[in-house]
Amino acid sequence: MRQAWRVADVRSAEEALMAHLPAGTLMQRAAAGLARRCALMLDQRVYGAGVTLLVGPGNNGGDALYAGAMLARRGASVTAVVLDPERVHQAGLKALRAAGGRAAATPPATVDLIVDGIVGIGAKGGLRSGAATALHRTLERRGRRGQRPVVVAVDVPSGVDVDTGNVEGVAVRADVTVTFGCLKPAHVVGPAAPLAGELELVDIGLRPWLRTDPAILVPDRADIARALPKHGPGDEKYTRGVVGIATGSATYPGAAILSTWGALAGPAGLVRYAGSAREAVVQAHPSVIATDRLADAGRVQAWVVGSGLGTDDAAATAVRMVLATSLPVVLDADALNLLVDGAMADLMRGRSAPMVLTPHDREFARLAGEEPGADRVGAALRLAAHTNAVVLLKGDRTIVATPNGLTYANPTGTAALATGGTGDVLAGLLGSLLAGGLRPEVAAITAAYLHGLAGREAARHGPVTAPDVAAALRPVQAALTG
Ligand SMILES: NC(=O)C1=CN([C@@H]2O[C@H](COP(=O)(O)OP(=O)(O)OC[C@H]3O[C@@H](n4cnc5c(N)ncnc54)[C@H](O)[C@@H]3O)[C@@H](O)[C@H]2O)[C@@H](O)CC1
Ligand SMILES: [K+]
Repeated sequence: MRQAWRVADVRSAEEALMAHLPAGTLMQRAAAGLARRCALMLDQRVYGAGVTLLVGPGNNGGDALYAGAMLARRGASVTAVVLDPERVHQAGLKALRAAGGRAAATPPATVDLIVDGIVGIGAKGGLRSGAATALHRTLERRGRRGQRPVVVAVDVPSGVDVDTGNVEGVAVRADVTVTFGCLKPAHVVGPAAPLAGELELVDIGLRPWLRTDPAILVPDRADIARALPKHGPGDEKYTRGVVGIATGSATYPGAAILSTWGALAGPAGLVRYAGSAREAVVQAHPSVIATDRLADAGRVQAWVVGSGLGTDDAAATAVRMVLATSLPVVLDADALNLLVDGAMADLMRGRSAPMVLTPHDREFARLAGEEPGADRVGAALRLAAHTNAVVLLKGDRTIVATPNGLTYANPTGTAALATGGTGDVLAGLLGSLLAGGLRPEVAAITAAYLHGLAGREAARHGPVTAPDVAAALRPVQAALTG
């Protein structure tokens, strides 16, 4: 599991570590890691390469200057565009000059590599106008072979809000971000996350000094493979868990078919369907046991309720019945809209069995009374605490927040999933994982991860539809656990 810490925690850890080291050691470690990655981005053809450093007023600029000095010593032509000459890291600038680099007001004609040392964890707000102008001007330059310059961000892409991953105004879009000591929230959540490009974490010895809990957990393939239930020869359909699906309607049978499809792709041994799309579901998925009424559904270990259900009295009854059980429940789409009703909220608060809400931004706003806003993690945590449910807030980097303050971010998101019906597939899969016995937050992040992988897999073959995503769920799990 990768972990991200907030700026205040990074600062405390850095202070504690620095007290044990000669001055400047950390910056040297950071710069060495940064220079190594820059050389890699130049295919090790450092000699004669045009490197432009965008240098802000703080230590982030210092990192860039020292790394620039290391590259200059290897024969690169290094130019520092210093944005605030009065506050520039003087020792760093001296080191760059001593190594043969130079400072200039504007970028040179040839730029193979841009090092973004404008701001790091000391940043406030989007890039200021001088920095934005220098950035745009440098981005217009071309490299030795006429190619677009590669952009390496120091610590974080400048212009992002480091603690929330929000982006207001101009920010750097990096090919690679070389970060130090630990990941920060902007690397893994919000619109900032994709701006970081590929992440490289340089060990500067900080980890043992990070004494607080990380703000965000990010699973990798191994975590997800471990979380998935393993089936053995002793298993049969009931021991693997039975998931109940109460979604869709005669008017919207598609939602029922898709959520059932998602459920069939999960670990549960049996899928039951209850609702007015019964005939369509059985036709699409003959292995599903279907009834018209929820009361006749039979035993299940988890329920999925919501999508395509509508918001009429019958839908409200279905949500109430499911909430009245002592089983884990996924509440999706229409069910979320029904929850806005105060009586439903009381029902939820009274439950001890797990619940997972799966809102997108508009559903979130209706439920919480406000948009997720700039701090998506904070907003998801507040809604989770308020509803006593795990909240899976959909987005490019889907967030899973628990009532007791844990946050996960999904790294596999893809724009390919932004198409009708994929949410239904996700809800079904999530229900299947709950029925399979996973803790709700683990089920939620696992579902988001697999769903993202399936979206990416489906996108390899052209434009993606929800059935493509559902169909890709099994192969991506096989590849993961195989
Ligand atoms: N503290 C440490 O021990 C280490 C820090 N390192 C580097 O130091 C960085 C933090 O350095 P600083 O604390 O000096 O802070 P920064 O270098 O991030 O920012 C410094 C200054 O930039 C200005 N600024 C803020 N927002 C701006 C904006 N939007 N546009 C333009 N200017 C803005 C402010 O005047 C601020 O004080 C880290 O990100 C990392 O790169 C590394 O050298 C590793 C060790
Ligand atoms: K930066």
